Amino acid sequence: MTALTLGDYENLARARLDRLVWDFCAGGAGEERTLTANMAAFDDVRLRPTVLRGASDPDIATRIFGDRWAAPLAVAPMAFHTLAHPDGELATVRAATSVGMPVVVSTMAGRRFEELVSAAGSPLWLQVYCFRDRFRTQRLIEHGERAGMNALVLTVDAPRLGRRLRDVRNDFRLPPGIMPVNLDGDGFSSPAAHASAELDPTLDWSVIDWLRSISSLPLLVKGILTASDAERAVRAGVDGIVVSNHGGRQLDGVPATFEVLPEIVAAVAGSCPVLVDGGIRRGRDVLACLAVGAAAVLVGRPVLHGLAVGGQEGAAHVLGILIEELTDAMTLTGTPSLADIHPGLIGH
Ligand SMILES: Cc1cc2nc3c(=O)[nH]c(=O)nc-3n(C[C@H](O)[C@H](O)[C@H](O)COP(=O)(O)O)c2cc1C
Ligand SMILES: CCCCCCC(=O)C(=O)O
Repeated sequence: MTALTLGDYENLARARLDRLVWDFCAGGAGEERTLTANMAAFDDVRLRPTVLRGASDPDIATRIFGDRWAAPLAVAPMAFHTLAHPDGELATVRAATSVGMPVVVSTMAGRRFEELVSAAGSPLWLQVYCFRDRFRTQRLIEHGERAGMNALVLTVDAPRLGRRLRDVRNDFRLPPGIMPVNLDGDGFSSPAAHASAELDPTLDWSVIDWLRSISSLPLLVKGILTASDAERAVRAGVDGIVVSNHGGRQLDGVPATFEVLPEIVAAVAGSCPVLVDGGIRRGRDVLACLAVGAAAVLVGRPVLHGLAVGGQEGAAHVLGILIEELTDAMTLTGTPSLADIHPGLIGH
């Protein structure tokens, strides 16, 4: 079968990956209501095209923190791309570079920061998990900064890992050789045990000042779901916000990200870029997020599907499909540039 959509890639990847690895990547917390809701929110969107607008060749390039992105799209931080393909994040970074897209590299990446930065032609941001041991976190950030990462993305929705029932039932352990190679001295094979032993469950807003004291990189917070937290983040002086429910993997029952995106964009009122992730599987989903005010979107699991199916080439094809579908949706809604995207494109 020739894969034409991200859904095709998902089906192919499911057939290739070990079932326990598949469950770890695909699964969500609890009954997976939020996981399902993320995608359902986009299914309910109806676009309202305008005609005769001469939008045959839409300009989809954008700038974030002064860097040019070929499209308002980046790869979301995900642990252990090496679960999907032995080249792991190296293949992802090469794939993203081939289409001019940034990658947010997880604290739990399976390949070294240095090799990722040398392979990258687009920005790389470092996702940060804050550990109970602050010096460990500091070493991670200094390592990322030294290697050449361009921004920090602090994940704020994971004082502990969500209750992922598939992994509990499977007693999921990382296969031999899969490890967070940028962290010193780690002997864990269970992500859940690792998280409960090491993530700082007492984290509060003072962490922003602490991060500012150790790094001058732009700082985003990932995992915001309410207007009041978005306002709090702006007051704390962050450079960007990622509206995220961790792909439905943390607290089941929280809203779909697309549902809360408008209220967060309104609360932030242009103070900093608002990005969003969760359930984005088509170019028109990207368009919908931009229409309600997102500066860009992050794509998670589909990248792992591309890797599982065809390594670097598969991941590049997945990202290329999204770009092509976004361009197509813009042409067909009569939207010649990103600046022409507006909330009126969405109907109910
Ligand atoms: C296998 C997997 C690993 C993930 N690891 C991380 C991580 O290390 N740090 C993080 O902030 N988010 C992590 N996430 C959450 C993603 O960054 C993102 O929020 C989510 O996957 C977006 O939803 P989508 O997969 O529906 O696109 C992970 C998600 C998956 C599926
Ligand atoms: C401290 C170990 C956490 C690894 C889990 C990665 C992750 O965020 C996920 O959603 O899975």
